[in-house]
Amino acid sequence: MLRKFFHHHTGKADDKCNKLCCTKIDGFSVTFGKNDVFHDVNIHIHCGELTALIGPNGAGKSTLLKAILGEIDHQGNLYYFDAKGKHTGNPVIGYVPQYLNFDLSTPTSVLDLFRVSLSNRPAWFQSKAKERESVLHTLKKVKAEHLIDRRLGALSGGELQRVLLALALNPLPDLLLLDEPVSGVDQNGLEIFYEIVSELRKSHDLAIILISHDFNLVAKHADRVVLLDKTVVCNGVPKEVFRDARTHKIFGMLVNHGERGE
Ligand SMILES: Nc1ncnc2c1ncn2[C@@H]1O[C@H](COP(=O)(O)OP(=O)(O)OP(=O)(O)O)[C@@H](O)[C@H]1O
Repeated sequence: MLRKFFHHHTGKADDKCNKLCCTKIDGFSVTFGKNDVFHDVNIHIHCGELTALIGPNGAGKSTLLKAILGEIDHQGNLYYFDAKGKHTGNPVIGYVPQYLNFDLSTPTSVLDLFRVSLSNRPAWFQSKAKERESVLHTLKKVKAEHLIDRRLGALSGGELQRVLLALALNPLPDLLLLDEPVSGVDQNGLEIFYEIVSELRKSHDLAIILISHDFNLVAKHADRVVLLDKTVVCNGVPKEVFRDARTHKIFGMLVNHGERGE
């Protein structure tokens, strides 16, 4: 079957990605039994760009991230093109889930969490002091060095999210998938999270997909917005998507330059 890919920058049919590196989500579909969650999803994700994924409840946003991760059965392919535009196989993917279930009374600290997650890496055979230094270095990227000895259960929702983000940066991924927490993080925590993510995109030239529910923060920080509802309904820069009649129809209210009028 011949399928045309539409590059979301130019709208032109385009098989390659024109920026330095790119992940192509190609013809993704997921069904659960008879439930068609989404079909024929085609998106190009470029490095150095923050792509916000929006859509109504149950639109399949989290499911799409899990399909990209290869955690659930799906149709379609994932292609990664390196800086030279060559197909280099699967991208290294970092993932921050919407929430983490754990026993709040656990004595596990942030440092312990890093130790457990990274212990199977050969490069991790190093002195305790060096290990601590490496973890601090990663935590610094998310402004969380001060949390290194904190118990996981004593972290606020926003702090935990930043620690998980730091874990997802180790090793530095080609594609970073973030599922914005819908509860447990206050507005201030959410703003800090977006600022850090936005900064990381520039400093590490990261390709990021962020599931977002806060349209103001999307309008402020995202480079691209993809509106998902059974398939990709709308794809463009934030202003375009928030002005689009299809966006207004789906959310059934005023969405103006990122103002969510629910
Ligand atoms: N494991 C599963 N088995 C069956 N159905 C599922 C499963 N996971 C998700 N679904 C269904 O798939 C649809 C999409 O769910 P998903 O969580 O991806 O939506 P979402 O866009 O992330 O929603 P929200 O914004 O509410 O988090 C929903 O109808 C959901 O009930």
